[in-house]
Amino acid sequence: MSPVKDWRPDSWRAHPAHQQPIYPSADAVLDAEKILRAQPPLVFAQEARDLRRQLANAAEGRAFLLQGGDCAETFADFGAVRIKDTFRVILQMAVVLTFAGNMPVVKVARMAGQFAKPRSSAEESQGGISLPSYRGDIINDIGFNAAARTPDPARMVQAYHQAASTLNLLRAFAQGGLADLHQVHQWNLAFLDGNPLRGKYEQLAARLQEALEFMAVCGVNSDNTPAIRETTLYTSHEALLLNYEEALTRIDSQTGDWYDCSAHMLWIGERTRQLDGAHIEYLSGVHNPIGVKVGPGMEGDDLIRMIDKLNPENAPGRLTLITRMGAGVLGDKLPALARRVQQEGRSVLWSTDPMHGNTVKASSGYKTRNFDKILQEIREFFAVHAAEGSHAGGVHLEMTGEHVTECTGGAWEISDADLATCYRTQCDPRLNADQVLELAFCVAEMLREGRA
Ligand SMILES: O=C[C@H](O)[C@H](O)COP(=O)(O)O
Ligand SMILES: C=C(OP(=O)(O)O)C(=O)O
Repeated sequence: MSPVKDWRPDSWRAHPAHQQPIYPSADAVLDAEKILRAQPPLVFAQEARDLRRQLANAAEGRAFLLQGGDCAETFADFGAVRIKDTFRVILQMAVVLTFAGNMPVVKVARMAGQFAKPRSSAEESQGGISLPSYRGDIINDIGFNAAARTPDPARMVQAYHQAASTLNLLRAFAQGGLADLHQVHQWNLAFLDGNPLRGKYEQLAARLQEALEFMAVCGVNSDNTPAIRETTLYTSHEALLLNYEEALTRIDSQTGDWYDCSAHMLWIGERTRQLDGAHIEYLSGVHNPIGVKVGPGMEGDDLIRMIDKLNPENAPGRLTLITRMGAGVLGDKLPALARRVQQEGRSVLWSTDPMHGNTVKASSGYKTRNFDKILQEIREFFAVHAAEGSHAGGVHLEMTGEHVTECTGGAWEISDADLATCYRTQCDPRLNADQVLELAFCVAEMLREGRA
């Protein structure tokens, strides 16, 4: 990718920037940015290039992208157990998908930086009082009082340190034995009790066990084969808070190119993808692989213009389009977009976020999403790409390794009334450990059918 003319890490400042906090003190913002600029990068540019190469394979149907993690990381819920649980379930899902799809799965976590949230409304009202909405711990606090909701730029520095510690642990888990295939496939199959698909799931688990035993007999084991013992888990988050992203933008000494060193992959949200907006401007100049959310309002001409702005050289692996339209809507809207992108010869990786178009308010008052709707949107995504001859290349999930009750349905049939049992998210509902593993088995079936 050649340098974008006139682009600088701060050139976004001349463009309209949506969903940004209004900080009370400009000096405090400058102080926080100065501290961040002096910190080491969180990722290395070569890693981002490696990820781009792997995403290029996924765009061409030779790999599958699994991207998932928290809706929003928080300062209060920061801890090794949480990180480990989510790491483990991502790996378990990846094993299921790799085995069924017979292709590499590129693992990208929504972790180590997923702190900022765009909101539908700038204000929240409770009991006749209106305050600024909670926008994620990197910006303000969820407590409903004026002090908590006032954006504080020092939070960017705290988020950076939490991201650094999270990434450090993820790297240790990935290289230090926790990713060993022999461990990973000891998944918790409790969710299968009473599940009509139980037979299929057990078959897959048994075949994987056999494959590992066969390899062991042939002398291929964790001691002599790093691919069995280790893995690579990349990081990603929504590049929403541009002060933070700009302060972590660095020139790569090997290539002279700019990289956003806050994560390997960054994406632009549905609410901030205006063509002349600050977020598109910022991400057009960094060389990381990037994603853009594509909602039901996207038109073909706008999509092509956006692709050309973000990936003018049409390089495979640079751009992932993450559709998030809703079950029943995606099946109608996606065919025209997929066809248009193909006709125009643009190289993109198509991934599906089946979460954000399926959010509803439960009768109990909680924001939730239903497992069957999530699954339906994924099925529609696979069906459209099969019909159009393009590749259904990935899934993007809000999920956790914890046993929360935030999304309804799944094998345990979580109901509206159950949501209160363990509803911990600070923004949107996540699939829990059982639900995502069950979902992985369903997606594995779709991959296997595609292969057949
Ligand atoms: O995660 C995405 C958005 O931040 C979230 O869906 C917005 O939620 P809201 O509609 O409650 O603001
Ligand atoms: C805000 C998000 O999604 P979207 O931009 O698709 O609403 C998100 O993925 O956290």
